[in-house]
Amino acid sequence: MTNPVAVIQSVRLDDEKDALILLDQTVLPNRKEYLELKELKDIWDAIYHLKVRGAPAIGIAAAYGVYLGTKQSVASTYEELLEDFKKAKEYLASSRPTAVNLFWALNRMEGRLHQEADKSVTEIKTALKEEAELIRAEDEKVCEAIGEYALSLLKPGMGLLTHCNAGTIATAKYGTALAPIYLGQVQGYDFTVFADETRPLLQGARLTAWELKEAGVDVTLICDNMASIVMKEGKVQAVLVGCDRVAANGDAANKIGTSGVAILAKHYNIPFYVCAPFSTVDLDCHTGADIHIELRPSEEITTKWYSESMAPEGVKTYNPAFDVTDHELITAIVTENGIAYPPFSDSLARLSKATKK
Ligand SMILES: CSC[C@@H](O)[C@@H](O)C(=O)COP(=O)(O)O
Repeated sequence: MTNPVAVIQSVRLDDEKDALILLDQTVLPNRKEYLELKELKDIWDAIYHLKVRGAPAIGIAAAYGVYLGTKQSVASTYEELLEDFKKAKEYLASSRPTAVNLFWALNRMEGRLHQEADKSVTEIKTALKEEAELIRAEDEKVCEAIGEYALSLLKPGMGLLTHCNAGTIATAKYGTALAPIYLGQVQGYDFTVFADETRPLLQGARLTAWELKEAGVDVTLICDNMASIVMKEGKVQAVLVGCDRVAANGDAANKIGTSGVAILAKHYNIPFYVCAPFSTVDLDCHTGADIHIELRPSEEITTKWYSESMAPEGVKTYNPAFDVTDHELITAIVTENGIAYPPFSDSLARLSKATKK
């Protein structure tokens, strides 16, 4: 058994080959294939088609992507290079709208570019590479810190439920919602974990159940509509989920279905924890109503997993990829800077000041 936390890097740069190396998350768990992407168009496609997915991993991929796009530029002045950088940045920013980490990472890369304005084009390119590597390395530390804080909320032997995949492959390492599970496993916490399959793209079944099983965690796969019964049967003592964007008031956008799980958790009096790095907190979004929810193609619901269509041809579909969990349903938001409790507008603002970068 190989522990994926120890060995898997879902996003990395191969600078010698001028390539972004991605673990293709669309073919897991049946195949472990790595993609070598050199063109911005291919990186955009990989983000859009969820070959790389999970808010922090998307941010890291975009940082490497905008570096590679700028590296290819033949610009000889800062101004020309900035123009090429901006084109690449704008293009990658159009790939997916909800996870703020994508925009956070691209803006951070632009900030570094501006800082290096008085340097040569070659030096600026090197600085962009450094910044992208830093974003990846920091995410690993951030996820470990989230894992430690979240673990302090849990007790050995607990039953946990998670939705979608906020694991090691969705980040640089450890994951967000799965980080305390991995850290707890090393310390003998013996958690039992229920993974919602997470329709329509099955991140829970294909990715979370796979990662946890590979790591030797006691994981049970359930369909999304079984969360209520396992809660009612007393099998779940805490819910842990990741997040794509947290608004200033604590409303949190995550994979479609998350808000339903939060409503169930409230009904059964089970704590509901959102685990997110500060790169996912968007204080410019006042409430969840300001968060842009991605709509995805019908085929993901009607045909994707079937040999023939499971819906009448031409039926209307509605396929929002995320929903917003109301802050009133959230027990705490666990960040790398500490645990935010309600009222979140105060606690998030206070903890955000501890962010170094
Ligand atoms: C640590 S990743 C947290 C979130 O990004 C995750 O829970 C999620 O909703 C991902 O959605 P996806 O559409 O698979 O990118």
